[in-house]
Formats: sequence, structure tokens, C-alpha cells
Amino acid sequence: MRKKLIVGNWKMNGSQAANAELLAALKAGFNPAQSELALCAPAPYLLQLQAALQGSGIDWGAQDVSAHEGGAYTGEVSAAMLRDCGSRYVIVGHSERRQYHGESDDLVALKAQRALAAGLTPIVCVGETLPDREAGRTEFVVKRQLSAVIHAVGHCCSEIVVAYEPVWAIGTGLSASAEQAQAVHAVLRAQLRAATAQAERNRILYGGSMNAANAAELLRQPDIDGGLIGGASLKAASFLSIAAASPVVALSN
Ligand SMILES: O=C(CO)COP(=O)(O)O
Repeated sequence: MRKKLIVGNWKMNGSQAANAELLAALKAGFNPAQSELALCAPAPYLLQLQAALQGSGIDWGAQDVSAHEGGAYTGEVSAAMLRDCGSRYVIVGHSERRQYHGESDDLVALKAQRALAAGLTPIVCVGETLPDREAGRTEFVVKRQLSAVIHAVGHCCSEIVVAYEPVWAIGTGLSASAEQAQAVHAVLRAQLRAATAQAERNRILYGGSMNAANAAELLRQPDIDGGLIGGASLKAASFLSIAAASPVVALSN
């Protein structure tokens, strides 16, 4: 079993003062024997995370990255800049970016490629909307989204993290059931296995209303390797209790 990876996606939340409090509490409560922990913060706070978290065992990263390498792209943040701020991870293709910023599968794939080239681990989000699920299109949609990334990153495929985030479960308080999530994770694992001999290394996270109450059951599933947590990552107590719900793993990967 892979050691669980619990990632907080702060989305557009935080302030220097609130972050300082949250980071101090997380550092004090983090138990590296239980899980790996990472925080994906708004870009202006990455240096604050670097200063606070260096040497703590907690990783950090961003929530988006430019598809361009650098130059005249006003407002964009490059993968190299994120790396320069000590980031290990970057989320790409979050449904909020796909939905509100029109990000296509191909753009997300390019961003994943840029991230890997700069030494970052992309956390590639996939997930169906409620109409997709109701029309029986869940598998088709998530496979199409992941396929674009697999195609773009080629032999680096085993280095990505995948996050299955059903859009209907995000911020709604209505998590997918452990069975629903595991079924989709198994589909994604099979897709990764077909693309790389090292698919057992890939972590596939679940995201969508994961909280202290439902984390243990979700994290017990064989293909759920961790969580991508929104709302519940903004409070130290709830985020740490999700991390503490990770099953104990004898051998880390
Ligand atoms: O979008 C998410 C993480 O990326 C999930 O958000 P919530 O945990 O708030 O549902």
C-alpha cells in the first residue's frame, strides 16, 4: 500500500496572519508516520509557506501554473517560479479552472508537462459533473481528461499525482461514497497501468467534501492513496484529523 498523501487546497483563501496561525498549528500537530502532508496555497503566499515549512516535513505548492515557459504573459506564473519558491507540487486542471477559466484537456496536459519539466509534481484533477454521472458518462469523462495528460507527458507518466474530484461533490458537503470513489479510482489505475509499468507508484487522491468523518472509510479503499481537501484544510483540527485517519502503512513507497 502507498503511504497516503493528504493535500490541502486552500483555493482563494488566506491572509498572512491567518496562514501563520494555521501553519504553526499544522507543524505542531503533523505526524509524519501517519501520512505525507502538502499545502497548495495562493501564489503570493508561497514564500511564506517556504519560510514556515522548510524542514518541517510538510510540502507545499501552487494551485495553477502557466502553460508558457516564461516571458511576455502578463499575470501568469511559471513553473520555474513556483519551483524557485520551493514548491514541490502544483494542481493542474482543477474543475474550478476548467469551469470558470475555460481550461481544456489539452491546456491542462500542457501545464502538467511544464510542471514536470521544471521539477514539480503535477496533481492532475479529473472528475465528472452531475449531468455526466447521471448520463452514465463518468468513466468516459475521467478517462478522456487523464488520457490527454498521459499522452502529453509520455514516459514521465508515473511521476504525476492524479486527483479524482467529482464536480458534484466539491464544496457541497456531499462526498462520493467510498464505493463510488473506489470504482472510479480503479478505472484510473487501470488506465495508468496501460500507460506505464510503474503505475503502482502513482498516487490517486480523492477530493470532494472529504472531512474528518468520512476520511477513514475513503482512505481504506485500495486505490485511494490520499485526499485533496478544500474546505476542511482551512482549519488545522479538521485537516490533521483527516491525516490521522490514514491507515498505518508498514512500508512507505
Ligand atoms: O475542490 C476540492 C479540492 O481541490 C474539494 O473541495 P471541498 O473539500 O471543499 O469539497
